[in-house]
Amino acid sequence: MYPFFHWVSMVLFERSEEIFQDENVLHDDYQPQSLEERDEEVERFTAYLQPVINGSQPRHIFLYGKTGVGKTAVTKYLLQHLEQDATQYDDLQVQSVYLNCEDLTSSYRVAVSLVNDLRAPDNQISRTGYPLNAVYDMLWEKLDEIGGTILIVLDEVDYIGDDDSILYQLPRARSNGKIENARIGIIGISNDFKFREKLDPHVEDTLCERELHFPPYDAEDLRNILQKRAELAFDDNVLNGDVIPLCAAFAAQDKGSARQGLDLLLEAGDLARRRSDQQVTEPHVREAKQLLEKQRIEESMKELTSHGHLTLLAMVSSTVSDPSSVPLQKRTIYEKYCDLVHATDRDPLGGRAFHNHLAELSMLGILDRRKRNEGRGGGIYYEYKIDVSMEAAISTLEHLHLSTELNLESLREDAKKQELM
Ligand SMILES: Nc1ncnc2c1ncn2[C@@H]1O[C@H](COP(=O)(O)OP(=O)(O)OP(=O)(O)O)[C@@H](O)[C@H]1O
Repeated sequence: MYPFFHWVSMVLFERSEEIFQDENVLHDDYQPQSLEERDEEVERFTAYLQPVINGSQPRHIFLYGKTGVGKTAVTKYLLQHLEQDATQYDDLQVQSVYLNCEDLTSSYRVAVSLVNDLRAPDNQISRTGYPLNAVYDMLWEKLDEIGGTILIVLDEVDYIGDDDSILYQLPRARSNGKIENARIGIIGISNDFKFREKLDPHVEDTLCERELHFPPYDAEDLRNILQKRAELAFDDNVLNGDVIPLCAAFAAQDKGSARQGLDLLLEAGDLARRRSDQQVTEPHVREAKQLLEKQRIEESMKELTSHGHLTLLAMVSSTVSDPSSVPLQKRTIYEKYCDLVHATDRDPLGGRAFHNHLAELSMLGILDRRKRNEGRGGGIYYEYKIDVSMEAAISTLEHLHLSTELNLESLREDAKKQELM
């Protein structure tokens, strides 16, 4: 044991100054001062918000598009400007409130959060114990007390689920006589394309009064977005010329998400820093991609049962034993799965339940599933292939308890021999 004075004099943490000038700029919660490649969306969104500046009833706006395509960033950017620009008119009072509904899976929880956000920091109410109508009354009272124009952003609004009365109540609060002094505008944001179809037609009519679709970014868009951030995030001359185009290309190939590109850039820089390298280079990006992919699969695999894990293992084993047979049909994967299940002293699931596991792995983006239609004779069937790197799939399986029951080391060796990793 070290004496105490030795222990305290040991330096464990020191500020590292290499590579990053300010890595926070690459974090998800950083609000960029300028937005690249979204001129058209910004222009339309600005037009939809114009009634606010004119002192009229705000439009209710619905934004949709896949994850990481700038819906939240553009909304926050425009609302910041709107609130600022409104201050030049004495007869205008504009306030916005932002709520992410990910943990707010009912109208009740959304209403409580709104009351608390609007009242903050005082008079907070507890999350349980009030009748819904009482919470709505508190909400109307507070909105009227604030008055003026209040824009309510409900991000990830689809999480509210079926219990969506608040989406009906809020836009109608003024016309139903619940409030007099305030004008409410709702900005709903979602990446669930089916959400709209599930809404009650009355809710859909008002909530989606104006709509804005955000398409995925292509590689060139992403290069520009990443370049702007990198100038603030990294020290001069630290990024090798290939790094941004490669991060942009990887993100564009996958989902076209700026978040994915930024995460890759951050992870690549972090790898270079941890190794005390002077520059961030292409190999750092490739390794960062594998690390992030592995983390993503590990996260999703945690939710699955051991049969889900064995289904992925069956997919990996079948691919490694005969790469030329990929994409694989359910029958081939199922046979391998049954062998593995017996080897681990379990009972195999029936065909239908097994099919559900394949569907779940496809939904998580771990497998790629394609429908084939062979006409009258062949019928319709699915084909599967692994949609993540072999390295990420095998190392995820190695981290699960399966690795002690089955010999995954030889699987890794065989995958290398087949040049799959
Ligand atoms: N056009 C852009 N210019 C600069 N940064 C951008 C742009 N689009 C997205 N970003 C950045 O990418 C990240 C993800 O963007 P954002 O959170 O706005 O995506 P989103 O569409 O709301 O995704 P989700 O639905 O998953 O919340 C953020 O760090 C954001 O600042």
